[in-house]
This record gives sequence, C-alpha cells and structure tokens, in this order.
Amino acid sequence: MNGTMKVPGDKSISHRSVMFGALAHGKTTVTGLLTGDDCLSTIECFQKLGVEIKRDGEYVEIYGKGLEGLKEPTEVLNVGNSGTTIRLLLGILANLPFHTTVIGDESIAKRPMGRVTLPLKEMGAKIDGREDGKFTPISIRGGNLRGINYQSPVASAQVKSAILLAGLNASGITSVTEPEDSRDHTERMLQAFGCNVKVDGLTKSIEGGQKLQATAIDVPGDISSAAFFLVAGAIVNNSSIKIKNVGINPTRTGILDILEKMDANITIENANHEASEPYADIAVETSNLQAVEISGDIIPRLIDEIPILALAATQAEGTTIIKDAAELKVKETNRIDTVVAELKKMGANIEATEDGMKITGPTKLHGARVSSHGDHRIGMMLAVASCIASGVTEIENTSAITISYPGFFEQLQALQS
Ligand SMILES: O=C(O)C1=C[C@@H](OP(=O)(O)O)[C@@H](O)[C@H](O)C1
Ligand SMILES: C=C(OP(=O)(O)O)C(=O)O
Repeated sequence: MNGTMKVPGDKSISHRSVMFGALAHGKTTVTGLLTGDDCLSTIECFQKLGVEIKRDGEYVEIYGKGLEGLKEPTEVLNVGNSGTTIRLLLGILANLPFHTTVIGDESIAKRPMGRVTLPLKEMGAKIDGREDGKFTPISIRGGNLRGINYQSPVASAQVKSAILLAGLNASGITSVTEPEDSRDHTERMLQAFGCNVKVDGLTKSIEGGQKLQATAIDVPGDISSAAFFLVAGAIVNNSSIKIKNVGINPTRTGILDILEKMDANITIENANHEASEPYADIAVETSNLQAVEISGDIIPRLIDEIPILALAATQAEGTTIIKDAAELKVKETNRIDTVVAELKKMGANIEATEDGMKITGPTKLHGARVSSHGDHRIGMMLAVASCIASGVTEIENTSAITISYPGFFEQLQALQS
C-alpha cells in the first residue's frame, strides 16, 4: 500500500463544533467537518431544536442565538447510532425548561444512559425513560439546575462533557472527577468559544452563567480513522503511507505510543502544537511488530482503536494482552466479543478475557465470511484484515462504515493501485 492521503475530520471535534456553535451567540463557521452519519444526526437534532444550520459538504455555518435560542421541538429527536450525540445532547437539554424525547437506533437502545441521566437528575433535571431513564427512549425537561461535584465511576469524555455542559447554566460551580483522563475536546473547545473551564488534575470544573461566543473551527483529521491506515501500512508488505493533517491531541494519541512500543516504523512530521487542537503528518512503513501489554490509563487514550490494534497484534511476535478495557462492551457492539468472533473466523489466535483480550502472533489470516455486526470500526478493521488474508474475504453490513468514515473503501483501494 503506497501513497499520501488525508482522512476525514475528527468525529469528536465535529460533533462539538456543531453543538457549541448552536449554543453560542453569532455565526460559527466550521471547516473540515466529518460528514459521517453520526455528525449528520447531530446537525439534524439541533435543527429540530430551532437552530439555523447551513452545510455545504464539509463547510458548515451555524447561526446560534445562545442557549435560550433553542426551542421546544415538535418532533422526537433521533440520534441514530451516535453515543456522543445523545449523551452531550442530554447535558445541554438539562438546562432547558421544555420537554424533549430522544431516541436512537437498536445499538443505542442497548447502551447505558444512566451514566449521564443519574448525575443530570442530581443537578435537578427531570428525566424519565425505559428502566427509570437508564435506556432510550428518554424524555427530559430541564431548567433550574444546581452545580454538583461528580465523581464519575468511568473515564468517559461523554459523561464528563454532559455534566460540564449542564453546568453551563447551573447555579454555582459544577465539577467532574474521572478515574483516568478522557479526551479533552470539550474543555479545549469551550475555551475557544470564550468560556472558562478549570483543570485541576483529574477534576474539571465550570462556573454557571457563562455565555459562548461564536468562533471559527477548523477540524483536523481523525486519528481514530487514520488508525486503520497506520496499522494497514505496518502489516501489509512493501507499504509506505503518509497521512496529512491528523489530530494529535495528547488525550487521543495512545495508538501512536502503542505502535511505537510494538516497533512500528512511524514518523511524525510538521507537527503544529500551537493550534487549539494540535495536528501533524504521520508516516508509516511496513514493520516487524512485537507484542505489547495495553492496560491502565492509556486505555481511554486509545479506546476506539482497540479493534484495529487487535488486528495488529495478530501479526506481532508474541502474546499481546489487552486489559482494563471493559468499556469496549458498551460501544456500538460489545467490541470484545465482536473482534474475537470475527478475527477467529479468519484464523487468528485470539481469546476474550473479562476486560479485554489475549492475542498471540504472528498468524497467517485467511479469507472468510465475516460481519461488521453494524459497527463501523469492526467493519473497517475487517477490511484491513482482508488485505493481508489469503483468498477472498466477504464482509457483511459494510454500510455501517459511513457512521465515521464516508469514502473509506475508495481510499483503501487507491492505496493499493
Ligand atoms: O466524547 C467523545 O467524543 C467520545 C468519547 C468516547 O466514548 P466514552 O465517553 O463513552 O468513553 C469514544 O469512545 C467515542 O467514540 C467518542
Ligand atoms: C464509540 C464510538 O462512538 P459513539 O460513542 O459516539 O457512538 C466510536 O466512534 O467508536
């Protein structure tokens, strides 16, 4: 695989640019927005809340009228497949004194929402839903919140962000403490919109009553999307790939640290650390990978990259252990089960453990009929696996890939021609 490429905009930053633009006063512009289905769901939800949003491809204009500019929707809001949309949206709606019902797809219906609805109820939001508001459909009537100091049982940027966003209009100070640091895009972008977020180790706090001012956001490439090509470049013979303009926020670069530990030939060039969200070009060449242990506080820094790292581990010398990653069970699918089941079909030596997996390599993979299970990251991991497998691989339900990566197959093919 050879060539120079760009990956689509960062999903986490794209969601937040639309949401914060909707909460701000004035016209926010966004360049490089990810046009994946999840971010389109975010745009649609905020349009249904009365915000004027104009999109031309990856360029978006959002005409915000402040938090108070959001209107009670006449329809149910549908977040589709997007966990980030529903959890951050609930944090925002917790401030608004009107009724909203939020639903999503079959996968969202299985994902835990109690992790945000419980603290939001504690702040004073009225929330009901299936199993007492722990699962969708969820209805919420917000307003008159009071700040809390919340000790989150999980390292989750979605939980942290939902509470900080609810804190925007709560009385006093709202703080969240996590067991490990999660991605900090909310903290960074709230600063870019003129709000003050205090960072004190694992505790982040915000004072209520702050207003967001519209700004211009330039979204860097998504390192979680680049990850598929970084691993492809490392495991496919005679490869040399350069990916331009990839976000390298330190709360997201666990994949680079692990690939370096695995002896991957990776180089980082033209880094710009001055931007609110730092970015760089990343180059990779075919590598002789070594097994590693992936555990502890690096997990939140690479949680979405574990499926593709599991594939890398099948080609590494020795036994790779992934642990402390139980959060994988509550993503779009149970990603421990789906990764293990599908890679086994292709001949991998891989076992599920209670909070991760154990993979011994290197193994020659063979083509098989496999499935994404409707999970974009599983679909893309299997497509990369097919590039090193002997024979034909058939992947069911690849349409899920447009959740985070429209144009994925075209780019994969372009590197092979
Ligand atoms: O805040 C975000 O943008 C995200 C946070 C992570 O989820 P958790 O907060 O559940 O860890 C990540 O897995 C997801 O893809 C995006
Ligand atoms: C877990 C993911 O996203 P979300 O939680 O937003 O559905 C992901 O993109 O891998």
